[in-house]
Amino acid sequence: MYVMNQSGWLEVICGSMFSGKSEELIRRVRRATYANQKIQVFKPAIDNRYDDVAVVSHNGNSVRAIPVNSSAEIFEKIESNVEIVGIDEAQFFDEDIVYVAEQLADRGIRVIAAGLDLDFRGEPFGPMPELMTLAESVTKLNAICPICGSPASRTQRLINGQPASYNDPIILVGASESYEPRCRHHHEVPNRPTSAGMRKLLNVGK
Ligand SMILES: Nc1ncnc2c1ncn2[C@@H]1O[C@H](COP(=O)(O)OP(=O)(O)O)[C@@H](O)[C@H]1O
Ligand SMILES: Cc1cn([C@H]2C[C@H](O)[C@@H](COP(=O)(O)O)O2)c(=O)[nH]c1=O
Ligand SMILES: [Zn+2]
Repeated sequence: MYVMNQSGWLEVICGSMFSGKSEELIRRVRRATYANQKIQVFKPAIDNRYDDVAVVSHNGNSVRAIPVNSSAEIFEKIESNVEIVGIDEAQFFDEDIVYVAEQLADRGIRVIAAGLDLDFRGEPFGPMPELMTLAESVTKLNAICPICGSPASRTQRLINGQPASYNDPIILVGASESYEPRCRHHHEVPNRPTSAGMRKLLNVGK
């Protein structure tokens, strides 16, 4: 019989906004509470949309969370004998979140990090690519595109109902007043610069 004798690994839950990342994080954390496991959940303090001290999903489920201002603060606040560490909105953390997640997993903790894989431009968001690469398990979720009903892998930022420009700042905390999920075909990013690779493909000058 195969026996798991090593605990400690990294699970990443990623996808667009409204794809169910927070719901899935809450589900995994709740299941662990039934097993009487010791859990701590962290979130970046800047994400105070629904609650300062809870991870709250868009449909109202919640679990208590400790707000922190940096990855290092997670380290400082880890209690003894913790078995599971949840991290929501992982895209907002500084690059040290990768080291923190790895260290915790190496010490035998099950780390569950949820975050946006792509920003509103449709480009990799902060430390998420590295977390996804190092993780033992990656769950990629889709929402539903409200334009066509297809799986939505992207997040559309809307300013006064219009697609936000590529030149907008990356960070803008918000919910349905500023964002909706979209499939790749209905995701619009005005003023996106043409990449060198695309210029080569199209055989056009710089
Ligand atoms: N277009 C949509 N597609 C899917 N779910 C949506 C959509 N709009 C709103 N929702 C709601 O969002 C919930 C997921 O919320 P949440 O877990 O907070 O997502 P995330 O953390 O990925 O932003 C869904 O269960 C559903 O109730
Ligand atoms: C796409 C995008 C999102 N944000 C912000 C908006 C929300 O505050 C969070 C994502 O929350 P969710 O749990 O995934 O619904 O991120 C941002 O700052 N920049 C972006 O490009
Ligand atoms: Zn669509």
